[in-house]
Amino acid sequence: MGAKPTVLVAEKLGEAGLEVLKGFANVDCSYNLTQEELCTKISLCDALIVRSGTKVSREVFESSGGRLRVVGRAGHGCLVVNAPTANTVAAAEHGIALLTAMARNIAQADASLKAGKWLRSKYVGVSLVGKTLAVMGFGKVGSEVARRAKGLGMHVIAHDPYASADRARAIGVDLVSFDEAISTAEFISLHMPLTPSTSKILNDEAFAKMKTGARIINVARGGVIDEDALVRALDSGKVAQAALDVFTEEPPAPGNKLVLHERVTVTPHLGASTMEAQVPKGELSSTAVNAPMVPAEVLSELAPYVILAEKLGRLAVQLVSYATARAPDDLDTRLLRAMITKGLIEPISSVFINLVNADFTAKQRGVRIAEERILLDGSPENPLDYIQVQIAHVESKFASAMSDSGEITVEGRVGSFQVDVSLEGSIILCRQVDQPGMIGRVGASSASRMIAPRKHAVMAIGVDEEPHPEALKKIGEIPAIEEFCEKL
Ligand SMILES: NC(=O)c1ccc[n+]([C@@H]2O[C@H](COP(=O)([O-])OP(=O)(O)OC[C@H]3O[C@@H](n4cnc5c(N)ncnc54)[C@H](O)[C@@H]3O)[C@@H](O)[C@H]2O)c1
Ligand SMILES: O=C(O)[C@H](O)COP(=O)(O)O
Repeated sequence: MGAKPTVLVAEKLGEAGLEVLKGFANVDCSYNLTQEELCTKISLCDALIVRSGTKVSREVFESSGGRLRVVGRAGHGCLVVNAPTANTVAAAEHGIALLTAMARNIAQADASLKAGKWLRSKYVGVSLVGKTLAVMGFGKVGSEVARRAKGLGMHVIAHDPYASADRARAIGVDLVSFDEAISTAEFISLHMPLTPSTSKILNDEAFAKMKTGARIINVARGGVIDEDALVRALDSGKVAQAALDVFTEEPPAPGNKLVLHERVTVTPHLGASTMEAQVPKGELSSTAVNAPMVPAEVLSELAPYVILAEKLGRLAVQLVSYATARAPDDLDTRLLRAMITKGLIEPISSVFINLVNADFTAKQRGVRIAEERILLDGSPENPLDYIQVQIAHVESKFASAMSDSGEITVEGRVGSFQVDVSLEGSIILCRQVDQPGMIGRVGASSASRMIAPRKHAVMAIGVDEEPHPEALKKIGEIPAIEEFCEKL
């Protein structure tokens, strides 16, 4: 990079973070750029730092003309500063602040007193002690909220299909089903990522299952709530109050009914906004910048296996076997292990996995990946013949794929290979009654074009883009489809 690199800081960072950058780079702090302005500026920058408000689209990368080397996402694992937990406590504390403020009408009472009123009986609150809090999403933020709520004397339950019961038990929290969580809690706090399966997870149907007078807290992502349904639930009295830090559209449009609602407490996405969460911390950067990097020649040799490793990881892994004719010291598998972790964790989490933070994140989530080599005879010219991953004791989205002992084994090769399904693009797996016309019916339900359909009792369809949730719902509704798995 010649002399000093130029770093574009596109969203507000703490002063201490900026000082660190200024020590070695020309720092351009330009906030609130339009996509067009960002695309123009980016061609003059070596690095870009963003927070949640900036989308670094394909267009931005293309406009960089090859100069951009690093994109740093403050608050997540990234190559500049690896701070995967830096805003966890800040977000958890904000969740608790919203919970307590909502229960005691702090924001409303404050506004009314400032307007010259003294309304002691209007703002009678509700107590927290002994009440049940359902933590929806028991990840980094959710578990910290649970810990703090227990300190307030609340009974805490959690719903998270991917969390370990042991980790929950250690905090004194019971993991329960979605329905049990939302139907038994007086307070429901959302802490899951926004994914196709969590989008609008609190909808009319979910609100109907809640106790009358339930209270909702959201410091996760606005899109996990169907906001129109929440307005209806508030107006009907089903939901007594809500406290929201995040919105489907940010900033919300003027006149947004939730923002203006008397029984809703709102903050403008302040979850991560504490002084402490913005300050770079020495102990965390050691997990990042000092992490061993994979040399360029290893990267290029393993490139074809990288996508395969990620796809295989999406099935969750306990044992990875690399079948190779190479000697152990001639095959560096760290990149592949990182991609398997990425495939495993990213679809269910808000964490962005890369080579730097993969092992750290896997360990943090209690995922242990054992590796072994299957030594093959033959030419060591190709680094790998195949990769096999094996998982045990899990609930599979696609139970037909499991052996009697509850294990799933998947194997993949790169190049001209014999596999039942090519792990490229998105794949829909369906177990069906074997009858004519099924591929057509499933195809008609999918908005994407099909590539290389196969017809078996188990059908795998490669589609050229991630299937739309509506399309998947329609597939699930076809009577002959007994079971299907949305994606690999
Ligand atoms: N308001 C803010 O400023 C702020 C700050 C930090 C994080 N966040 C948001 O908070 C959320 C949680 O962040 P985190 O760092 O704890 O992420 P995390 O990845 O550590 O935890 C998310 C958890 O949600 C679980 N999950 C996935 N799908 C689920 C489902 N369908 N039902 C229930 N649980 C499900 C995952 O298994 C995981 O344990 C994310 O949406 C993140 O973007 C907001
Ligand atoms: O995604 C996140 O880390 C949080 O929502 C915080 O976003 P911010 O860094 O834009 O405040």
